Amino acid sequence: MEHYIIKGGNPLVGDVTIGGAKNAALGILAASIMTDEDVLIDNLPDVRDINVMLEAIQEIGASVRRIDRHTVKINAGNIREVSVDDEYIRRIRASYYFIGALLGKYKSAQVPLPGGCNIGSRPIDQHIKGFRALGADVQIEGGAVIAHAIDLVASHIYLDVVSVGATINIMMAAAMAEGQTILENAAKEPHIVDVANFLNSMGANIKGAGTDTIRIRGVERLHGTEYSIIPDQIEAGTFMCAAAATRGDVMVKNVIPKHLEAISAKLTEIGCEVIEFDDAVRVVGKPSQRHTDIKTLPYPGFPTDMQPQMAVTLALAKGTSMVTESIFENRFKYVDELARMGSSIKVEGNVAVINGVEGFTGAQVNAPDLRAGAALVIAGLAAEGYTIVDEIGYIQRGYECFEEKLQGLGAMIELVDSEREVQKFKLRVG
Ligand SMILES: CC(=O)N[C@H]1[C@@H](OP(=O)(O)OP(=O)(O)OC[C@H]2O[C@@H](n3ccc(=O)[nH]c3=O)[C@H](O)[C@@H]2O)O[C@H](CO)[C@@H](O)[C@@H]1O
Ligand SMILES: C=C(OP(=O)(O)O)C(=O)O
Repeated sequence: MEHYIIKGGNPLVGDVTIGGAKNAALGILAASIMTDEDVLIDNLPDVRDINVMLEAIQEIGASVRRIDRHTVKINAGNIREVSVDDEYIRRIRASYYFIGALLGKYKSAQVPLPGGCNIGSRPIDQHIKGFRALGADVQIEGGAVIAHAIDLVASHIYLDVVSVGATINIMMAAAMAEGQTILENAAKEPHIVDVANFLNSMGANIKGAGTDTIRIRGVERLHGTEYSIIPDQIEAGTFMCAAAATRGDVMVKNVIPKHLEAISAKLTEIGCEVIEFDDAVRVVGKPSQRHTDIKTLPYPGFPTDMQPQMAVTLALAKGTSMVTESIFENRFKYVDELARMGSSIKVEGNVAVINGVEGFTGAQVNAPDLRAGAALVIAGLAAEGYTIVDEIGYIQRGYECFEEKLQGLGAMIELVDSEREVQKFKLRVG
């Protein structure tokens, strides 16, 4: 089990380069099995969830060749089965993208249900509604989604809730259905546009991704492609908050500033300086940062994946901030951990009332999930003294070389790979 040991209290300063977007890559990897030809994917983040998806693609018979750390060549011409399952794939939410991809290409799929996860339940009723509207028979049996169709036929589908997963999944299945599907009340996240662009580069005919109405004219076959994944909006936002919380000065490079607008706007509101360049954003933290309110919403609203990192930043700002989580019911698990470091936060239902404090003091804390874990690292970097973050496997699901990138900004953070190392460290510092 790995842990981070952090000596906090110094501002982060310097440049950091952002990698490819995990949440776009997960959809794109699933979609890559929809052609028999070679697909070359570049700017793929080297993180745990992506590696689980790549292993699952290999398991069903596709070939996966790593060209370098961030580039893979996939050929799914020899897929043996339309059933995806292993103990790892069951643990990641994005496994459900195989339903849309396999159903679109092979008109048949069997994939384990993603089930609940640490941040809340992950229902897929809207995905199923979409597949059924396209003519598939979909059943849940033995914890798996089993979908079959003789032919997929285009449909007019209205999503009852704005869902990123359902939008991507329906887009994939409809890309190979007969006729034009109209998907209304679609989600508009940058990763949806990226998956649509990827499918279009394979010969799909998808228009309107990034708006709430997507038109998908089905095609008979998709061909090979070469594609580079967009930069990760959430990794970028995490470093922006780390700069703000430590009162640092960080140039976050290789980003699409438009995707960061909600985050930049909130950091500006609390008094940070945020300067946008063509493909970079510089965040300069200020001693006098103040409160603001946040409500997580589908894009272009404030992203739920940035809620914990921003909450930590607000917990170190003057005044009272209200943070409303409207997407996932269980995304405040870091609050009890942060209390050990001296924060003052009260959770009532889906609202966290944050009373800003002057500073945190280091403590041993447990990462309860991916973004909450990243938020606790930010807290440790801003705190006086030493912080130990346990369960960092969650953080590694979505951040590549997190500690190395932070070290590049002057952070004193070290990864240790056993409880014994943690005990040794504790004895050393007393
Ligand atoms: C809208 C939103 O912010 N989506 C986030 C969500 O995507 P993800 O695709 O996981 O979740 P959805 O966008 O599908 O879910 C949005 C909301 O709709 C509900 N829902 C979803 C599908 C369904 O069939 N039925 C249903 O009721 C969910 O419970 C949730 O409250 O988590 C990802 C990882 O944290 C983020 O990158 C996405 O930005
Ligand atoms: C929770 C996240 O990922 P996933 O939806 O894949 O679990 C995330 O990216 O913040």
